[in-house]
Amino acid sequence: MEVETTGILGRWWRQLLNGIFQQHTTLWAFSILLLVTWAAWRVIRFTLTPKWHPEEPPEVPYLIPGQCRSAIHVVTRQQLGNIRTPFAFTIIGAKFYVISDAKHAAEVDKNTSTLSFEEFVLDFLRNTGLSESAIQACYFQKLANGAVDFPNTAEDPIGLLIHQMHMHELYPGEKQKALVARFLHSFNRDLRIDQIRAAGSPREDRPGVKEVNVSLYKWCAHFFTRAGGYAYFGDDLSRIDPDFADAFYTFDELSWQINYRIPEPFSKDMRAAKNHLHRSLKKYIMAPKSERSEQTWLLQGAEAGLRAMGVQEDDIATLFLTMYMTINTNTRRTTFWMLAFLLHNPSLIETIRQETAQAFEGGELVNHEHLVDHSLCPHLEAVWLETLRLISNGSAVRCVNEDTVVGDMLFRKGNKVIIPYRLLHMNENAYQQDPEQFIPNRFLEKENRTRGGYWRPFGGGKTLCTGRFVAEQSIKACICTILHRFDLEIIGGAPLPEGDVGTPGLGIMGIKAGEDFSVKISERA
Ligand code: HEM
Repeated sequence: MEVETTGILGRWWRQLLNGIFQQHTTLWAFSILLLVTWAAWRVIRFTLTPKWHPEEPPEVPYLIPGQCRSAIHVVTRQQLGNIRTPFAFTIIGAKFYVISDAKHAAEVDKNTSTLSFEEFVLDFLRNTGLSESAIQACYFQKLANGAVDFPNTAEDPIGLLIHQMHMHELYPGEKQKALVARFLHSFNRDLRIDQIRAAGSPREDRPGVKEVNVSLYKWCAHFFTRAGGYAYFGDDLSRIDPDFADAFYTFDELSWQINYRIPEPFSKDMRAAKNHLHRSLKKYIMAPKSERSEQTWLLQGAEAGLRAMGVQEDDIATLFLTMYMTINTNTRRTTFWMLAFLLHNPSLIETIRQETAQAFEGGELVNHEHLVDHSLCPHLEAVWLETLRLISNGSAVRCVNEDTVVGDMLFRKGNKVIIPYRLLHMNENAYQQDPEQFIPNRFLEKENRTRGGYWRPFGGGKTLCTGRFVAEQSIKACICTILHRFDLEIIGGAPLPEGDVGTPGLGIMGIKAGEDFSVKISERA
């Protein structure tokens, strides 16, 4: 075969290719064979198989592992339109059925007999560093009733009991009130210009000048993580390690590397920060009880139960680190995004100040329940709902343990089901007007918080977020405290940051590198 090309470069190529193919006819034949095989495989797998098995979700071609969630979104929109039937894709040999309809998501939520999630929890804990003996003690061995200050007549393992205890603390009641009060105490303490100055870069350091510049994303991480830490550990943990909240930020931004098992040479920063946090938590756990009397009821009970099961301090520290992530990651990011959207829609700031004014006296929050009363603060509520809709990037995952029908499609045993929240949140039937845009009014017009099951930033079914009430109360409280105490101004006209849709996470997306922006904060007269 002769290869035809023109020009100097063309002649050079021609000589090279002719040389290769004349001398390597076998290579040429092999390349064609490979191409034909690949084309045949593609036609059989993605065109013929769906025709032969119409009862199973059609598989979409998907070749880029890694950027999984954004790819799901793009693939769906470009190749299938605004579809609602489940479809499938395969990554590294594992087949996933993707749910894009709220009705099917509700079916998955309800099905606890043939669909399960426990494997993913255990995988996450193993990847985070929990030892095999601790996994056994926490999830496969009975805990005697009476070992902790919580009824356990079924003798559930301590891992399950911690989940129930956490729910008991986070659901409405006296324990929840005490927890929320701690968040409020921490915000009240840290949201002062002098405290912010310590965390940001001072604009004017002259006495009497009450303003400071901060990088918004980092600042929100700083004060929110301190509040989450204080709510659970009191001041004891930050006394042991004053840098804990800031080390957590470094770790948390890279913590997706844990689940993707990124090898050590490429995840050194994450590992160093994780080791720092682990050492501090271990030191905390080993300190005498008298030096850590401020911990919550949950942490006391969890530690007592874990020790009763012989779980070692290293593993208790790992478990406490996962709790710290659960409390802080999604909340600090949501706080940032809510403020960022408000700063880019300044008319809403005044509206929210007005409807929340009764909850404040001279910049002090005196009635935080006012803020979560949706009828008194409809705009605050609409901004909360719309922000979460736009920034949610998590997915629910389940294993198919037996052949299962969802909708009218057959999900085969051994595969996995995934419900990417973003896919539901961008559904054009549920959110007709520009689903990609920030339009909080869409939630004012229709009195239906979940939009027929399409709004689910907190997941659903058995893994529905148990912290959603505390999250709403604490985030609305800190946002409104900021708005009542300070005026905020974007420095240099920075645009709304781009969300990091491609980096996998467990809930709320972060921002792309270099997208943080500076804000001038000044005390209101
Ligand atoms: C805006 C803030 C938050 C968001 C968006 C959020 C979202 C989520 C999501 C998506 C899940 C997993 C659902 C699934 O796998 O289907 C989850 C689970 C959980 N969240 Fe949250 N969360 C937030 C705040 C919090 C807070 C503040 C706490 C505790 C103080 C908390 C405690 C939990 C717990 C304990 C679980 C595990 C539930 C389980 O699998 O048993 N969350 N959250």
